[in-house]
Amino acid sequence: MSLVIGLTGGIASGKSTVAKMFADLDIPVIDADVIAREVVEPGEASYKQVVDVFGNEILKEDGSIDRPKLGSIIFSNEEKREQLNQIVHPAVRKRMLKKKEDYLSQGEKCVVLDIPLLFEGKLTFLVDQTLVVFVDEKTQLKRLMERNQLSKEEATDRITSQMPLIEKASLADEVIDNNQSIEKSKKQLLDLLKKWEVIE
Ligand SMILES: CC(C)(COP(=O)(O)OP(=O)(O)OC[C@H]1O[C@@H](n2cnc3c(N)ncnc32)[C@H](O)[C@@H]1O)[C@@H](O)C(=O)NCCC(=O)NCCS
Ligand SMILES: Nc1ncnc2c1ncn2[C@@H]1O[C@H](COP(=O)(O)OP(=O)(O)OP(=O)(O)O)[C@@H](O)[C@H]1O
Repeated sequence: MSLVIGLTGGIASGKSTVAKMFADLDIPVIDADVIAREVVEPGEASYKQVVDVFGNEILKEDGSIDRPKLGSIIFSNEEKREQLNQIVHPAVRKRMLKKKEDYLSQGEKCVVLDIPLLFEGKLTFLVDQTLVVFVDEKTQLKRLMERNQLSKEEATDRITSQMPLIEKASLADEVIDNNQSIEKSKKQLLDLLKKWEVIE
């Protein structure tokens, strides 16, 4: 029996922090953000489509995509965001599915898919259990502004471009409350893994 866990949350809610805890336990993690970066590297099919839609002005001198620039366009404009999603998401989905199958066929008993837009992208069919990393709105805004050096307005744009975190928590099979210390979140994760019989 294998278990595929869909790890999600809001922007800066602590997904990567929890993903690292899984990795430290030698449980493989497939990160949608990393794959979303790979599929728009120069030479990839999605790269050309993104440039066709958004123009050369989103490129850096070396021809690669200027991510902060593209971010400033899509996080403040729903229509543009939808256009980018329609190009990038199918490519990400395909590559994640392949990686998941690879791990399972290598005999891994537990695999984590770290997908920020698991619910928005209707991707729950890829996983057996959904796990949301939750923080309250105030903590989310503070951590996002600090980590990405964003103004309150920029950070709010990014937060509101996703489904409200409280709604994700209500849809999830399990929730980790990451408002407190990292140690406390780790304890919640270990308890869950025991419940799922992934560890003893
Ligand atoms: C706009 C881009 C270029 C900005 O790149 P940047 O390196 O600054 O940010 P990064 O990719 O690390 O994303 C940071 C976080 O933003 C959030 N986010 C990213 N894209 C989106 C989106 N389309 N809608 C809502 N939230 C998003 C996620 O929580 C993600 O973890 C990039 O996020 C992107 O290509 N987005 C489209 C693909 C996508 O949806 N990725 C998310 C997972 S598949
Ligand atoms: N329990 C915690 N206490 C204090 N700081 C924390 C805690 N958990 C995470 N952080 C910090 O908050 C920020 C966001 O965490 P993290 O990068 O794990 O979020 P994320 O959900 O992966 O974000 P994104 O969606 O943008 O990829 C980071 O700077 C991280 O170090």
